[in-house]
Amino acid sequence: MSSRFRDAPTAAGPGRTGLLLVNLGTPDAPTPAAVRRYLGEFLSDRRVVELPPLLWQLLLRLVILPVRGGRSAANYRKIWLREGSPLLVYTARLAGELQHALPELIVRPAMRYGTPSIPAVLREMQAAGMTRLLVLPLYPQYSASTTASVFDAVAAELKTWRRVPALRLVADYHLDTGWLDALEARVRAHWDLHGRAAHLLLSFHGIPQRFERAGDPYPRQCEAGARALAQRLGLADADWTLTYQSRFGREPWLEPATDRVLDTLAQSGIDTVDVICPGFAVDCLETLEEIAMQNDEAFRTAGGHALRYIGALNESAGHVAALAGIARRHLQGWPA
Ligand SMILES: C=CC1=C(C)c2cc3[nH]c(cc4nc(cc5[nH]c(cc1n2)c(C)c5CCC(=O)O)C(CCC(=O)O)=C4C)c(C)c3C=C
Ligand SMILES: [Fe+2]
Ligand SMILES: [Fe+2]
Repeated sequence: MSSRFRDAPTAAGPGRTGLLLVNLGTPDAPTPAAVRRYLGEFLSDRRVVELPPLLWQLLLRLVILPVRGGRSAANYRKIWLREGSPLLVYTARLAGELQHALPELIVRPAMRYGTPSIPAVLREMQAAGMTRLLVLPLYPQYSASTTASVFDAVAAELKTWRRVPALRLVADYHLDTGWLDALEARVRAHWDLHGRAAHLLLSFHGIPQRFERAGDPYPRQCEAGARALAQRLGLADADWTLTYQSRFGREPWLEPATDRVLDTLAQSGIDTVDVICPGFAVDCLETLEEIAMQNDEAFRTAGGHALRYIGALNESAGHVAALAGIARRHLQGWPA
């Protein structure tokens, strides 16, 4: 009789510990068809869009994907690397560096939407002898739309296994000392090279205000992390602003919006702004295109002189050290 559960490899000994780094996901190519495929999967996740599913699917398939596919593909083409989409390329490099830092673990990158998928990567880790699993979503701040969605996908795959691994999840790391050290060093290195701009913007991806009212801790975690970073940098309240970017759809999202604050700053005579996006572990469409291209152009059109985007932590040594520290702490009590 065939089993409804995935066979466990017959391994002797205690098995190995896996570290799964999960990021959002990205299209496989900067083409309208690949973008529609990716956005179709992403925006069908009910953790991301909490609307009546039938109505939403009609709107998504008939209006949003046809319109957005081409426009978004053109934006991806502006930032595409020889090796692929920045989000995937930098996440894979980061996982490679973490594997060097933590040679005793099986470290793998996966994407919540698109490829390499969470099920495919988990199966490969199982084949390599994994019996304990630490899931590290690359989202410093917890949101149901990101962190919980990673949990859903991991749980859905493990539900089909005969022998499930011992399991832990890093729910957030928004006040982790090592992570704040890495961000602080990133800003200071930028200042050493370019001098300080008149203002520092800390721009985070937004979510609908409805999610916050329902108890999502995301905005509080963004605020606490931003304040901790500003304090470490010795900034007065008037010298920095927390904003939210990447608004989608018509309902109200978290405020203040990055583009509107940039407009106000330009009009009030602030000519240079440094922008850092601490919620994005690696650079992607939302930082490289939306901030460093679109918002830069809008800022200069509104009278500003220069928007200087401070790149994400990506595969930097400080980022690797921070994530290795977070992993080690969460692995305590498991066999080395
Ligand atoms: C529809 C609602 C959306 C919610 C809620 C949302 C939350 C959210 N997203 C990120 C991180 C990323 N989002 C990215 C792109 C992106 N996000 C949405 C929508 C929601 N995000 C859309 C429609 C898009 C695509 C934009 C486009 O095609 O123009 C990305 C970049 C992906 C890439 O390939 O580079 C990231 C990363 C977080 C952290 C978050 C909640 C806190
Ligand atoms: Fe998003
Ligand atoms: Fe965007």
